[in-house]
Amino acid sequence: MTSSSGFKSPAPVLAAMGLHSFHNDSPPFAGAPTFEGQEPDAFSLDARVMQSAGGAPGAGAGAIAVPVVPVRNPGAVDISASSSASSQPVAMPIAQRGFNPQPLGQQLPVAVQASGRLSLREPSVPVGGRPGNAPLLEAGASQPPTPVRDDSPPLTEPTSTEQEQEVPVHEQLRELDISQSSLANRRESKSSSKERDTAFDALNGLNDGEADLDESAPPAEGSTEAFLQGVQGEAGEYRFPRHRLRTTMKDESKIPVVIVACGSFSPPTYLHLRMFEMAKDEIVESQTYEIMAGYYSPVSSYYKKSGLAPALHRVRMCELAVEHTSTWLMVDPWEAGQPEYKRTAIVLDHFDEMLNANGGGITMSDGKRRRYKIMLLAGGDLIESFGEPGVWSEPDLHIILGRFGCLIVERAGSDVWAFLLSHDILYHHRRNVIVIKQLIYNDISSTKVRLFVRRGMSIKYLLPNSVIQYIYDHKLYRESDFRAIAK
Ligand SMILES: Nc1ncnc2c1ncn2[C@@H]1O[C@H](COP(=O)(O)OP(=O)(O)OP(=O)(O)O)[C@@H](O)[C@H]1O
Ligand SMILES: O=C(O)c1ccc[n+]([C@@H]2O[C@H](COP(=O)([O-])O)[C@@H](O)[C@H]2O)c1
Repeated sequence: MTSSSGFKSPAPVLAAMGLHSFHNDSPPFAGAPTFEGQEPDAFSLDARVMQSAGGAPGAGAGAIAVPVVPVRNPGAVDISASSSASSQPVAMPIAQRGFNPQPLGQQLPVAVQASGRLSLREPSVPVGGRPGNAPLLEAGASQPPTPVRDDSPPLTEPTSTEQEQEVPVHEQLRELDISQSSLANRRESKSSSKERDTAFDALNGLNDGEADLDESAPPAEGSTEAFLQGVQGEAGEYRFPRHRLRTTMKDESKIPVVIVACGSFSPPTYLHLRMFEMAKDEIVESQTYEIMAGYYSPVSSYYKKSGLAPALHRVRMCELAVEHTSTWLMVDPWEAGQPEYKRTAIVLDHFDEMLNANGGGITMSDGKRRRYKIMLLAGGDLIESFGEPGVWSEPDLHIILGRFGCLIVERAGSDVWAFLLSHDILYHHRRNVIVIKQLIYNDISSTKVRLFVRRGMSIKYLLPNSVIQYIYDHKLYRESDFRAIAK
């Protein structure tokens, strides 16, 4: 089957497997309670708004709203148990997320699609989940400055009534349109037309069975290394990677989407690469969105998670992972290069600025401009941490899920569907959330890869050879995670 975009849809295969029946014709999930109480009037990246909205739990009077650098446990193999002995800030264990799927009775798993509909699904794997998380109190963590943009949409949320209504695609497209007047202000922007005018089509051949090798893809310009090393002058200037970003659409009736994965990627594995491919299949299948690019945004070294290699190495490993394996994935070093931890809402706002404000969005065939929709790609475990007290701020969750959007890759051992029903904010924004079923479970764990390296075991076929080589060349992960973070 070939879609109007020219892509061959995987639908027949999936249908033959008895999956994806939920896409088009399942009944809307209506009438359920939506967000109740505590919903701030406006959602902002500004710490002061968060404070007025309640701030992060545990923030004392006069404290900045989100003083916690949230770090979750690294996974099943906990090799950071002795971190309380570290000279670093002490990891304060927080209660395991209180959600227990059992009370949901029959546990009717629900699929959330771009159409905004939920439908019953075959039961997913039993809930196990990862151990509770342990945010580290970062004494000196300062609040990132509020990004100032002249053209960004106001950081306000639609009313609950608006949220409940299904937003037709054409309405969403209108929201994405960038006004001509604001564009005029941008003509002098840094982004040159040369940057946006590339003959290379990153997604050509996607979903038609062709290998997605990047032999023909343009290499990244400039050196992220110099930026991350803080080299002064032009050499060390930050450049947003655009070399694989599509700037025109194949099917303008769709919503152009850029996928952003935030995480540690210490190291990046085939699981992290597969996440994007799973998301791509789901998006192509939905017929609502068109993928314009995918980005890794490795977290900075200020995210005090055990096992975190220095940011420079993690960025380079992500670059190596995509360099010869993908035509549409890139690595943005901005977050990794920041002098302090940046919350995910701030990181997504940075992408919005690069793509839609400075970048000017996408040029349509009639000459108008349209915004890229930015969606966060995350695993089920990360999403379930939304429910862990003190890890995410509520206003941030409204920004991430409401203003942007989320693609959630189901994870073996976690029940995303049930969590979505249980979490008020997630449920409130469910129309902006796409849950992706893993048709082939992949649970490659970075924590275990690090452990294998330390134990001298093979990590081949768990991550690209280029990344393996890099790990050995730079003698990464030879020490226990605890000792590495203590340095
Ligand atoms: N098995 C998995 N299934 C689905 N998503 C996953 C899986 N493992 C990791 N992810 C997702 O990959 C993204 C990046 O993960 P990150 O590198 O921060 O942690 P991790 O892969 O769990 O590594 P670590 O073992 O170091 O904690 C997150 O969104 C996370 O939820
Ligand atoms: O923005 C937040 O408040 C926030 C809270 C918890 C985690 N995150 C992000 O989630 C990503 C993965 O976290 P982790 O602990 O699963 O490696 C990483 O990019 C963090 O910056 C972000």
